[in-house]
Amino acid sequence: MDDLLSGALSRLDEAAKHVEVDSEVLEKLKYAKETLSVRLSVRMDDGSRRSFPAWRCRYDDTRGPTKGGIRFHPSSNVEEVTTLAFWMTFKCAVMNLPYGGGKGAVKVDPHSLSKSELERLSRAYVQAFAGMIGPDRDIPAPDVYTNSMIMGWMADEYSSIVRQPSPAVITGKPLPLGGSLGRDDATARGGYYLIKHLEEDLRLSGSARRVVIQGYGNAGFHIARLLHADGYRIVGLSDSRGAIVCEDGLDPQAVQTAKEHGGSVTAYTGNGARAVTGDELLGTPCEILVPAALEDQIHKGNAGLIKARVVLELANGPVTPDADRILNEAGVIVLPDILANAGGVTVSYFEWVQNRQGYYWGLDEIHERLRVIMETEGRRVWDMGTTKDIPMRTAAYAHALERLSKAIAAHGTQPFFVG
Ligand SMILES: NC(=O)c1ccc[n+]([C@@H]2O[C@H](COP(=O)([O-])OP(=O)(O)OC[C@H]3O[C@@H](n4cnc5c(N)ncnc54)[C@H](O)[C@@H]3O)[C@@H](O)[C@H]2O)c1
Repeated sequence: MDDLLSGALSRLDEAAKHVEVDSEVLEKLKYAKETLSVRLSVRMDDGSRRSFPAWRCRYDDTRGPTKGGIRFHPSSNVEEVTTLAFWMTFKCAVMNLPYGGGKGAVKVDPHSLSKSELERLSRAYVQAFAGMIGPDRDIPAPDVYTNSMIMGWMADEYSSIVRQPSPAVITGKPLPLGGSLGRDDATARGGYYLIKHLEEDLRLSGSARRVVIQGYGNAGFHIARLLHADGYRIVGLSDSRGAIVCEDGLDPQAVQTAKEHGGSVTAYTGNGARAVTGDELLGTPCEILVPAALEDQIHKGNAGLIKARVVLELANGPVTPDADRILNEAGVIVLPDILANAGGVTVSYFEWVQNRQGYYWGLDEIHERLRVIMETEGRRVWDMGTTKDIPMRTAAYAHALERLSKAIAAHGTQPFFVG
């Protein structure tokens, strides 16, 4: 996992070559501001007690309160939490959200817990970190294996501790507890608005609009649905159990229904769809490839197979630095995670704003606000990438770094004090 953090920091160094940035700024961004490690002691249903390692990292708060999810996963560790918090710092800066970056985790297999054990664990997390989180300090959200129900318990626990309703402490809550409309498909919708806005630049017109999607969960299903409704042809899909291709195009809802009944996308056999391996899926000719599964899925062993013109990273960290180089050399345009999947954190930001103002927006208003932000920041990254002739990932980091740098400099760096 040290590799994960050094990989993330190498992207910072690369971006720094393309913008004017004080060395003090880079030094500051290389280290997390604050990380707390605890053990959560939780009573199990059988009366025994178990303890679970847990962390919360506030990586950088120069631009505002830190923001980032909490994951419950058996392989979570402090390096992973730190790296994810670093990514959140840059993602919020790319989107110009008034936030820094944070992240949290519990090392646990949540599927091994009963619902009431899960609730006690979630409440124990908030008890341990209540001094660190807060609506103006650090605002968690769901991540891998945490969901709106867990966010509801956490918001409730925090409100009991501070003795007043405090919905803005956490986003991704259920609607009746102050959640926002539009959060369900926000990540995919943000990616969709980005593609639509850049359609001409990416030469995605006419009949050349084939799409392959790796991972068919929340992000994968919704991007399939949105692109299909817009006339794109979904020619390949996969999940953890297998992959299917269909040159004539797949109907996302029909595949979803087959998956619900058969447990995998491979249960869908309509319209001439056939099962293929994961490598065959990646090698399927298409205009857009959407990684929407897990990190590190596209690596130096399979990046050379890709025949897409554009990669839309809805997953976090799906392309390793080695694979990035292979794709760049092949002329594949990678729209990077910190921009392409930032629709999720952007609608989380809308949830926080609505909680604080106590006035809630309709769905159309949320979609419109999301579209404007995706287009504005997508255009800035695109222009920087094309003007400086650098990969879009480097451009996105450079764009974020410029914003972070100005904010850090506004607090005073050495030139200010000696000049
Ligand atoms: N949901 C969000 O709002 C959001 C926001 C930002 C980033 N992301 C990122 O998007 C990715 C997917 O998130 P999600 O919420 O859709 O998760 P999810 O759990 O709903 O779906 C993940 C999907 O990936 C599939 N999968 C797992 N391993 C695979 C493999 N090796 N090959 C092919 N498919 C595989 C699973 O079967 C599942 O269909 C993650 O990287 C997540 O961090 C999600």
